Amino acid sequence: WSIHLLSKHPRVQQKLKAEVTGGLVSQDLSMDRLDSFVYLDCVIKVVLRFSPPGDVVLRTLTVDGRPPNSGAQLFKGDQIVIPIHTLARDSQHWSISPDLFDPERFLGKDKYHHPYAFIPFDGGRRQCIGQDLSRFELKVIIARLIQHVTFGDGGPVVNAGDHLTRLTIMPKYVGVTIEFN
Ligand code: HEM
Repeated sequence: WSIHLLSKHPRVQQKLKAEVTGGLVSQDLSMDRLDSFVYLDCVIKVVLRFSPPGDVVLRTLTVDGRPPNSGAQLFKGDQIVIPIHTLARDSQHWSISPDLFDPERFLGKDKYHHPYAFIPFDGGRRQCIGQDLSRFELKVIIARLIQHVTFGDGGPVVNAGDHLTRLTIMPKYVGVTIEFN
């Protein structure tokens, strides 16, 4: 998803490249240097907001209850769908249009977004146990890739995006050009 979305947003990719190369000859990826990649953190967030690999999670109620301010009565045994993707794209939870792929939102107007508007790893007790590892892996992999290559949009047909629903939500059509630099 990162490769597809960066190929569609060259401004973001160039800004990210400037951060991860930093005009330095050294391509060192020490922990300190990785920590300094604030824009990359925002890019990872916007990719996970746009295309969360898990689009919904389910919960089964263990007691009857009424969600606050909803008027709905729920019963023990009911299954609840938590719509991760829909929450991340619902304009009532975001200051800037949620359809914009803009990493900067996480440093600016949407820095203090509603905590449950953006839950790619779910929330609460059963949230993803691998989330720190995943964020770290994404950071290393994307930084390394963008230090060395530029992804270009392969065109509206081969790089159409769309998605396949499997165990996770996968990109369907990804076709990019790769320029080594
Ligand atoms: C981008 C990568 C990942 C995403 C988006 C993701 C997302 C999620 C989500 C949404 C859940 C909650 C499922 C639920 O509430 O029913 C979950 C649970 C879980 N994830 Fe991940 N995950 C990722 C990577 C990983 C990795 C790398 C590991 C292991 C190293 C991992 C291990 C787990 C485990 C064990 C649970 C179950 C936790 C529990 O039920 O207590 N995940 N993940």
